[in-house]
Amino acid sequence: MFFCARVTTFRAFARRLSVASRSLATMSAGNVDTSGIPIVSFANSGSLLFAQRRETARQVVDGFKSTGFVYLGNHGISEKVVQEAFKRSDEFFQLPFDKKQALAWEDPRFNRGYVQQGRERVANSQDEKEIARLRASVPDYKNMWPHESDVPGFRAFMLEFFQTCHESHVRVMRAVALGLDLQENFLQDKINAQDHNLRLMHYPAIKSDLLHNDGQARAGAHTDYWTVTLLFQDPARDGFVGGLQVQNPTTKEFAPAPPIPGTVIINTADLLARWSNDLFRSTLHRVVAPPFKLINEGEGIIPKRQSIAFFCNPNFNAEISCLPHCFGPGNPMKYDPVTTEEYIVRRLRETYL
Ligand SMILES: O=C(O)CCC(=O)C(=O)O
Ligand SMILES: [Fe+2]
Repeated sequence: MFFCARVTTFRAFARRLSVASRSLATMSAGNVDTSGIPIVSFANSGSLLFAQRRETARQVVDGFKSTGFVYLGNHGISEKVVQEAFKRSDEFFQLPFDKKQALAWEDPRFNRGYVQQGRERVANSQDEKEIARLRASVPDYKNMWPHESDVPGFRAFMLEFFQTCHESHVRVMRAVALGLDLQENFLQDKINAQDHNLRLMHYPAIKSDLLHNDGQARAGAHTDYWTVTLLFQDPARDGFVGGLQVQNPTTKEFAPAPPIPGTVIINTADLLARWSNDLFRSTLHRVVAPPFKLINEGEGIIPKRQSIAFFCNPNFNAEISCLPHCFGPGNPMKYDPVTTEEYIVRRLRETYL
């Protein structure tokens, strides 16, 4: 489990502990401008009709190729469950600092725990081989959970939520395979170990002038490291919306990707881009102040924000080498094979102090 307080996060390293076009029954973009990010309904992703599954898969793959982002509706995780996840996440972040700090993120081998504000994005110098050696010598990964009495039901709920997100991710990866004209289960044996991270994020309320100063962002521009991220954003409430912005690959400008009820944002990350020989984009995104007119200007305070990200990894021991149909004459393989673990540990090592 991974908690982050940029953000404060808690990452549940729950490693086993842990279309039909736009006819969307349970979601609506209304007047929301999605800045070119396609909205895809997953309603037909499990259809008995191959043609329907393939059409859905193509829409997902088109989104990953063009913007690296899609809003996915009918994704199989109920709104009630998502709301409960936000509520329980909030309960965790209400805990006194020392209870959270007792769960502090320790090292990239485990990649879970509480990350207090300011700790992220600072390089350190741990040795990669040493990390791999230590990891191999630790048979069972240490689990980090708050005391049951501090947040009753938190652990059981998050474990179940993790499982639900894993299952949605499997459906997305089936669509990826099918959208590349591969067998739907082509990736199955590389994505079934549940080596993912569930990350709960809490962006504290902040004085608006601080967040509007140049260079100040709630989360600086970055790409994600793994295959895909499932991102749930705090829905608009109390005159406050989102703050997530996604870079337009053509103009390079950042544009808002506001929450749309009933959808989850799915974005392609670096390892899937690499796996696909850069057919899929891993797009820069960041979190900034929400649109100013929506803030309580009287008090000059930007309210807190929550988000929940499910970072999906292939199995840690899986070899990631260029997928079929992603290379060919005139399009050579760009990257050497790498295991998920080598790749992810290296990236995380560069991220945290
Ligand atoms: O909080 C958000 O909406 C985005 C967070 C994010 O991009 C990340 O944690 O990688
Ligand atoms: Fe991200």
